[in-house]
Parts: sequence; structure tokens; C-alpha cells
Amino acid sequence: MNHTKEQRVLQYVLDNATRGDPQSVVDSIDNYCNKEEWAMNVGDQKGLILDNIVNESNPCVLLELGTYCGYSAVRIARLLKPGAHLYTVEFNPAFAAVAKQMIEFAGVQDKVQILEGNTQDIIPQLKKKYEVDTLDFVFIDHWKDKYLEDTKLLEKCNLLRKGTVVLADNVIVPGAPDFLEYVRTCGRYDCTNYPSFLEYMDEKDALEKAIFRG
Ligand SMILES: Nc1ncnc2c1ncn2CCCCCNC(=O)c1cc(-c2ccc(F)cc2)cc(O)c1O
Ligand SMILES: [Mg+2]
Repeated sequence: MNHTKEQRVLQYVLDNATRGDPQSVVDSIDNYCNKEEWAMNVGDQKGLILDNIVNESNPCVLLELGTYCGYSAVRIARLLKPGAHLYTVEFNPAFAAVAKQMIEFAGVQDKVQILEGNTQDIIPQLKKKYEVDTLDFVFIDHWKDKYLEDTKLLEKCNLLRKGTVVLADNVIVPGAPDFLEYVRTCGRYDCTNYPSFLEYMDEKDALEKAIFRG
């Protein structure tokens, strides 16, 4: 039975989207969350900004913090060139299980790898255990009070290189003020704010792009 909201979102996708068609999966999730139940996907308005930034940076190795139902993982993966790979870290096993099925239904499983666990534990393993050299693109969308410490951890683990794009969701709502203050003032990032709206709502939100200067 679909006892959780996340399971109901997945079921709606299985019933309404087309297997192997990532755009139809993204559209179905947005339809459901607009009409039936709000859920914390990045959504279509911020999603279009995410699409543009992924396309302009043409990344090969990507990291996402906070998979949730896999909406942004599918949204990003549908744009990736052959051979590009997205690692997405999810803390909650129930969310990870839904995301796995979402990603497989969309047909992007060869481009996406879900890493279950806490970002604090997984980020230090990326180089040795997952053979990552440096990251081209990082999408941060997990606990808002972990954005800053995990950005600093990425720096400490030498996972960022000159030009790495760090893109953060929700810098207005729920907000990540300490992260914003840091990337805008520490001198190591070139920052751009992208005003938009909270997913499926009229409330203002924004994405922040912080390009690492190396
Ligand atoms: N690997 C890991 N390590 C640590 N934490 C981890 C994790 N993997 C997952 N988590 C735990 C993430 C839990 C979800 C994070 N996202 C959010 O909390 C979130 C909340 C809102 C929101 C806005 C207005 C409202 F009124 C209510 C909620 C909107 C959003 O777009 C959000 O992304
Ligand atoms: Mg978010």
C-alpha cells in the first residue's frame, strides 16, 4: 500500500508517466505535487533554472546532496552527455527506496548512483571509494543547516576545482543564511543569485550559484 506521500508520488508516476522517458517522469511529479500533495522537489520553475545552469556547465562528474524522491536526479540526468555520472546522497532509506524506483523507471539508472548515508560520512569517501577526482557540479538540497558545513567539507576533501559549480536550492525558504554569507564573503567563490519561487507555491525562493575560484 502507498502509506507515505513519497510512495504516492511514485505510484502516480508509474501510472501516468512513460517508462524510459525522464521528461514525462518530471512532468508527472510536477502535476501530482501541483494538484494533489505538495512535496519538496525543486519543482518546475526552479527546475528550469537548474536545467540552464547544468547545460551551460556541461558537467561530467556531479554530486547531489539530498535525493528525496529523485526528481532533481532525473531532471539533471536527462541532460547529461554520454559517460557523465551523478552521485546523489540520501540519508533516509525510505526516500532512497522511492528514488531508486523513480530513477529506474525514468531509464537514467546508468547515469545516476544513489549513495545512502549521511553526507558527512560519504563526502570523505568519494575520492577513494568512488574514484572521484574532482567534481564539476554540486547540487545542494538537503538539510539547510548542513549546507555550510558540507561545502567546507567538499573544500577540505579537495573535491572542488577552479570552475566547479556549486548550486544551492532554498536559499530564501527555508533559507541557508550561514551558507550564503560564507560563499558570498569568503573570497573563494563567484556568486550569482537566481530569484524564483518555492516549488508549487507563490512564495519567493531562490537558487544560489557559487563557482569555486580554485
Ligand atoms: N545525506 C544526507 N545528509 C544529511 N541530511 C540529509 C541527507 N539526505 C537527506 N537529508 C535530509 C534532507 C531532508 C530534506 C531537505 N529539504 C528540505 O528540507 C526542503 C524543505 C522545503 C520546505 C519549504 C517550505 C516549507 F514550509 C517546508 C519545507 C523546501 C525544499 O525545497 C527543501 O529541499
Ligand atoms: Mg529543496
